[in-house]
Amino acid sequence: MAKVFISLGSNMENRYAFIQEAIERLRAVKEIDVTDISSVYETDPVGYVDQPSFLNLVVCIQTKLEPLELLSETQHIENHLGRKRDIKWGPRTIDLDILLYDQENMKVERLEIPHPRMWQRAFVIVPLMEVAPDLFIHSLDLSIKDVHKQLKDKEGVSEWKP
Ligand SMILES: Nc1ncnc2c1ncn2[C@@H]1O[C@H](COP(=O)(O)OP(=O)(O)OP(=O)(O)O)[C@@H](O)[C@H]1O
Ligand SMILES: Nc1nc2c(c(=O)[nH]1)N=C(CO)CN2
Repeated sequence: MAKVFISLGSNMENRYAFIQEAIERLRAVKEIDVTDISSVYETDPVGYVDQPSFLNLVVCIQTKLEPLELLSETQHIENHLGRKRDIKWGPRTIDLDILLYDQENMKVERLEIPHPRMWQRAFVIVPLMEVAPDLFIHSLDLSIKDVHKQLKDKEGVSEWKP
């Protein structure tokens, strides 16, 4: 079984409903066990800024699926939930990005793991820190909690409550 971290984001229509539905569809895949779900964060758009704010979170799963098989499942969920790709980095009903797959390093046309932009994105790092604290800095004077708070306050990331 592989341990995988997936980032989810939505900034169209009922964002929270799309996120809930995407998680339920992940759960419905028999080779996927959703083991941890971060808080949901309201985040300022990054990259393409002329769009509504996002809801972002990160989930941890255990899976027997190989990376490309998992990508097919996540893209299946995106398509089912009406994902359009009219504008690069533009508005989306739902987006699922595979961040980490065990200690896998791969780059093929359809898939690069670790996700190439994950470490630049507070909307990824802050929720990821919740579900994978051991991934982060091991020799900080600050506690992970302090780093987490600093990141949230600084990077247009605020905790969102349904
Ligand atoms: N780690 C990954 N997770 C998900 N898709 C990936 C990954 N690496 C490469 N891809 C490829 O990226 C393509 C574009 O994905 P998408 O349109 O969701 O990009 P995006 O989420 O808007 O932008 P970004 O990749 O910067 O988050 C997909 O068709 C997929 O094949
Ligand atoms: N806040 C935020 N900004 C983004 C996001 C996202 O999920 N959240 N996704 C992008 C492309 O994947 C580009 N910009």
